[in-house]
Amino acid sequence: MSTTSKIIYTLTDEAPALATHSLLPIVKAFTRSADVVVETRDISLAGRIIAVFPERLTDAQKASDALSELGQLATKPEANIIKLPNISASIPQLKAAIKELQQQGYDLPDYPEEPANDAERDARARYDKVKGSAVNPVLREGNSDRRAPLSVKNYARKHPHKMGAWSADSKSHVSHMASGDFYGSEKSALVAKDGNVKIELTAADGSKTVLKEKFAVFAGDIIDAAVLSAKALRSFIDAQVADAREKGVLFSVHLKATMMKVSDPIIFGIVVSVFYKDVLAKHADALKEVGFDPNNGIGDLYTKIKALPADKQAAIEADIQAGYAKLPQLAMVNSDKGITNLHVPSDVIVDASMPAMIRDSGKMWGADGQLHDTKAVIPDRCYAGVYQAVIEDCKQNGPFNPVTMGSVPNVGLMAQAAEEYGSHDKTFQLAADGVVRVLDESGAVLLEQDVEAGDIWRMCRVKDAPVQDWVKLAVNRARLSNTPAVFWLDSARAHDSLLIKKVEQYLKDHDTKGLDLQILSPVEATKHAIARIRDGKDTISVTGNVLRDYLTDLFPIMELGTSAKMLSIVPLMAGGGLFETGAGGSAPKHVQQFQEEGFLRWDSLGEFLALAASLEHLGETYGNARAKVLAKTLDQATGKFLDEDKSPSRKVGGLDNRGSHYYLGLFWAEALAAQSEDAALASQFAPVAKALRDGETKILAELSAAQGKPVDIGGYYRPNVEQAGKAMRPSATLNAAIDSLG
Ligand SMILES: NC(=O)C1=CN([C@@H]2O[C@H](COP(=O)(O)OP(=O)(O)OC[C@H]3O[C@@H](n4cnc5c(N)ncnc54)[C@H](OP(=O)(O)O)[C@@H]3O)[C@@H](O)[C@H]2O)C=CC1
Ligand SMILES: O=C(O)CCC(=O)C(=O)O
Ligand SMILES: [Mg+2]
Repeated sequence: MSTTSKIIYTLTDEAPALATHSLLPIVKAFTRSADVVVETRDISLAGRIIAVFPERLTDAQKASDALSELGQLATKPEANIIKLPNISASIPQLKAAIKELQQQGYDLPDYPEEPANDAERDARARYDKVKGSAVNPVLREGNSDRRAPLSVKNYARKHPHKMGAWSADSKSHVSHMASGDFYGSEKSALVAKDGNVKIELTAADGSKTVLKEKFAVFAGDIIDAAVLSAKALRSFIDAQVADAREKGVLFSVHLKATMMKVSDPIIFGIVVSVFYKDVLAKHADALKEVGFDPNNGIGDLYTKIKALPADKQAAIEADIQAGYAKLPQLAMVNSDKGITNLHVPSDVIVDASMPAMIRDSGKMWGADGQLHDTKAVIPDRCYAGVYQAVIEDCKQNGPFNPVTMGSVPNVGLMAQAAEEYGSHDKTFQLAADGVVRVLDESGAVLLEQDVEAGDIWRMCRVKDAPVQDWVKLAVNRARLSNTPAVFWLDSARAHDSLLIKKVEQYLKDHDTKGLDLQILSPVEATKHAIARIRDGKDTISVTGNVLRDYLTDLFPIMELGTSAKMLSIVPLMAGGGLFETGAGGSAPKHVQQFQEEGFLRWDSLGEFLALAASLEHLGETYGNARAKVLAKTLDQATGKFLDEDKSPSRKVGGLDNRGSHYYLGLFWAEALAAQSEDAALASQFAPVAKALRDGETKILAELSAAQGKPVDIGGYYRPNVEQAGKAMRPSATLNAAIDSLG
């Protein structure tokens, strides 16, 4: 069998990983019959941790570094990877995963918070490789094409999700800094020739510190440097805390501590330290002694103070509670459990959290378990204005109507660690006042910035080839879908103005006759797109990497209720395909529900769409006719699945993820049995289709008998394969029908 008929299906974390236990056997059985091999690779958080400590583990425990392998594969034309969402771990998540693995017998070191010797520094460096958004940037060797397929859009029109009402006097709003942020300080340069740059801090006393010895750049790269002033951020947050209290709205902060794994935890830490400044000052010595780190959230305080004597612990907790009397109410992540917006840096992630707030009438949950108007703090100005523009529109015109609204698909510049999302290895918190310079090999200064101790300085880069590919993708999508496209670029930003020049240049490489293409600033582009969706019209957003991320949750959540229903394709620049599933995350809440009630509400529609696109790619690229038949019939099955509304419901008693997979399998088998392009396939699937159809009542009964009670899957970050497999495949009748495919 040729390697070209191979699909790599990734094993990830949380809800999508659980769903895989049920879906993958169906996928493997169906594709096996058509000469397509599906292999798996474990890129879960636990798997990635295990892969970096081989020398500490037994042979049975060792695992290869699947992520690096797939990163290599993504640069080759034969790549065909289905990538499910995975955890981008914050430090609290990383520590929890390490602890679980240790309990399972893996001899892993603790996460060294303050490495004191070489061994600890080495362990820390390995863990830091695993931390944050460590998977997506490695695999994304292409730009991003995310959209709602017509069948999905039609489904949403037929079954509109609930949208919270908006009132004109809503007090909800976005707050951002007016100066001292990345936006205000950005400088940008076009690299003239290949070489290396050095990043260096020259302190006020003249001493030099090399921040990064060597970073390879290439002719045509756009590089930027920007700095966020810690002092300015502190006084901004101080003012916002007071303002939220005065206006009587909840206080919340929305960051991307996962993908921006160096800068945003620091920003989060500053918010935590300003919000809780009184209690933190009063107990400074004790908190220092136990190693509380505000960058890990106030949740870290509650964990760390357990090491203190009971009376001291109680005194700190009492002071926190007493402090709330003078503070605004905090938005909650889980009001039942007392988890606030400031507990864990990765609990509230801006791409998903802001659309959820907008969908819920601009409100978030308060400690009282009720929805309230909210101040959403998004410190940096680069993209905050987009959300404020949406909020203003909703105040004026009410919520969006999923039945009539148009769509905003996205073409995103993402390849090769583009822009901010590739900046973490070039992001530093400065130890001293001075100047940070980016120097080329001749010592010439490419970029420079004044900084103060505590400031966050970062350098971003986008390469030229990805920009060309992105412009081409935008033109292709505009042409193929006959839809106007807007480049969301802000000529007031140094980076964007260089990018605008490239866009103007590379558009000339394409036939753009008759296409409606324009360039607008993010805020203007938001207003433009919104006015059109309210008229039922579609507009392609062509954006940089961050807006790609934000908009592919924002618009889908308005249009479809969730970004899980998106088609998310990454045409790899080397010719292969990366098929991401949905546009959202790994839905930790869903796992909790599964463990408590035996009900998994994860919707695998994103996986169905990705699989069809992946099979189609195999068919097209390698002339694999059977793969094409599989793709076409899977599309038909997905269409019927939507038509008959077989998506999982939210509560015990309804169809859950497992039941939805049964229907997908049934409809797919029926479509294969009914097609006439490949008679052998049709006759192979006819008995399976019959068994699945005849067994409907029995299968549904077996599936529903498994609901409504707690489930033990033997682990959260590394569930036991047998236990999870059993829990996710509780219908013997369904299993027998699938397994009959051999
Ligand atoms: N591509 C990737 O690998 C991504 C990974 N992440 C990671 O995911 C984790 C959680 O991130 P978070 O920002 O909370 O985002 P999530 O998308 O995981 O969660 C937000 C909510 O989206 C809904 N949701 C998402 N996917 C589905 C689905 N397939 N079926 C049904 N509902 C769905 C659920 O909403 P409801 O409660 O309304 O049902 C869920 O509670 C983090 O560890 C983060 O790093 C995040 C984004 C992308
Ligand atoms: O990699 C991550 O942490 C999240 C990715 C993400 O949110 C996206 O690409 O939409
Ligand atoms: Mg996202």
